[in-house]
Amino acid sequence: MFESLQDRLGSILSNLTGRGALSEKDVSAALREVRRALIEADVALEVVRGFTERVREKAVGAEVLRSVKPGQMVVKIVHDELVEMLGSEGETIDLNAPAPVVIMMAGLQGSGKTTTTGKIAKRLTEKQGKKVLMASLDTRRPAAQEQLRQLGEQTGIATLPIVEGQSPVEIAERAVQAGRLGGHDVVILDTAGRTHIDEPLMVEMADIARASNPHETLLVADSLTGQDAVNLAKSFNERIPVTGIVLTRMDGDGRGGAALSMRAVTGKPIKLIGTGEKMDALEEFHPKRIADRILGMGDIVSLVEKAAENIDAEKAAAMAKKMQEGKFDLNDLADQIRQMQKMGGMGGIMGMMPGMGKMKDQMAAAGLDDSIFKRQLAIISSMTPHERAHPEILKHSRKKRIAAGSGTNAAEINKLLKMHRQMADMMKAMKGKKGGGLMGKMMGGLAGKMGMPGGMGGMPDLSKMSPKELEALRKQAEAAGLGGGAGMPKLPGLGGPSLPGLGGGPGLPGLPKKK
Ligand SMILES: Nc1nc2c(ncn2[C@@H]2O[C@H](COP(=O)(O)OP(=O)(O)OP(=O)(O)O)[C@@H](O)[C@H]2O)c(=O)[nH]1
Repeated sequence: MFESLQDRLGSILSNLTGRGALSEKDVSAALREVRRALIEADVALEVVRGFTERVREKAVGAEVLRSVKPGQMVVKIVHDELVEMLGSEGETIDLNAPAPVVIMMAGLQGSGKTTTTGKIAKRLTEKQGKKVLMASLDTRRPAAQEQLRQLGEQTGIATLPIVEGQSPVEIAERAVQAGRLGGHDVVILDTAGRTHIDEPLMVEMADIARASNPHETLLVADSLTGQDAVNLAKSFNERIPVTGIVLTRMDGDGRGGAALSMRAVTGKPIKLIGTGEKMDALEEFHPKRIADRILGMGDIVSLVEKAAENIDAEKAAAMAKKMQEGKFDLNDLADQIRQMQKMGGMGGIMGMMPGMGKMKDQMAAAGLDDSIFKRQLAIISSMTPHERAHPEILKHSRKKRIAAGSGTNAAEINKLLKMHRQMADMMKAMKGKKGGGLMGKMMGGLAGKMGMPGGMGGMPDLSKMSPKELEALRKQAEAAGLGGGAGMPKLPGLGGPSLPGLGGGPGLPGLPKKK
């Protein structure tokens, strides 16, 4: 799988990495090739389009890290987008429900449903010590139930005794009951396949799902069928609550399009992949590993990651200097917010601070989550470079345009601008003051201790702050839209001033020096 894509992408991108400076034209030309390669690999057109667009956006806007060639940046961006497209790491069968947990298998005839049923049962038995019962609901093909019975014998896993004349729904109900009485942890229902999707099949699936209430409904799709597999998954997903996808025959020489588009088109995770006919040829799906394999440029990716870490540290120093000069525009604010996101958002940062766990819960309860950062970044990136550098020119009509561009509203934009103004004012006030009073304290090097790239400005020690300082911090948090919300206690000094600065790196604006 992926061999041809691997070759194509490899040569397109290594052409790029070989060069010195990289123009937008170079990037566009390379992306045209990437696009062609993905289409040839049978990746869904809509997915290809979105993919290359996102890569272009990031590549053109990316600041090239020193010590890294522009082309290497592009490799890293393509890699990250591939991972994103493939889905999140660690998706696997979820058994977190009262026993017996029902897993319903669905898919076309010959997709590998029965084989996969056996593989999953064996895996859950051997790796997780589960007691599993398998049942075939295929009443159309006489040999189907017998096939599963034999598979059970071969693997030593229990199968539901065959009773002639029962309907699929009756078998499903009997299986769940037998699972309960027999003390099974898991019951796997292998439903009947068809050569194609038709209405009776969908009705049958829905009926079985209603009768057995599956915790997982896994769609088995043959990865060799490429886009057909993806379309199939889409149709199934519209009718029955699919929770995950198993792609079989990943050991074959397919072009990989199904694997690459499945997540993006269906929104459902690929939970497992079949990699052979043998009963243990079943693997978890690791997006990062697959992306590494497709690109085959792991060394460049890690090189860029390293460089990005260094640059974070440099940025921190540059930001500190800017602050000391009293300069702080919306680009700087965006940097702050990104830094904050990198550190795991509010949750990540508060989790690191002793005693903040509770506040994290309270914030979650008040509906304050990291989406605020995404919206703030969307606002800033909908501005022109000139607007970012000179936010004071933002009047009604510009705000209207930005709101439309970022999917936000004028009130949110005003809030962001107010927050920025307060931060900038504070920096101006600090100008010239050596050490920056409180800021000096805040900038203490927690970064090193935590191994955070880019210097997470040390958090202020709340217990040593005067009431005035605490009040100032609280106001900042409020201005950032993070204080005083429903159910939010007026907690002193929610971390750094203005949440994007919450411990957020160098740009912690600091507070006026205590008199
Ligand atoms: N190479 C390879 N072969 C597979 C894989 N999964 C299943 N097969 C083979 O595909 C064939 C069909 O598999 P089945 O499990 O019988 O398919 P099914 O979907 O249950 O088919 P019906 O019972 O007819 O609906 C068998 O020969 C399997 O050995 C896989 O991941 N790789």
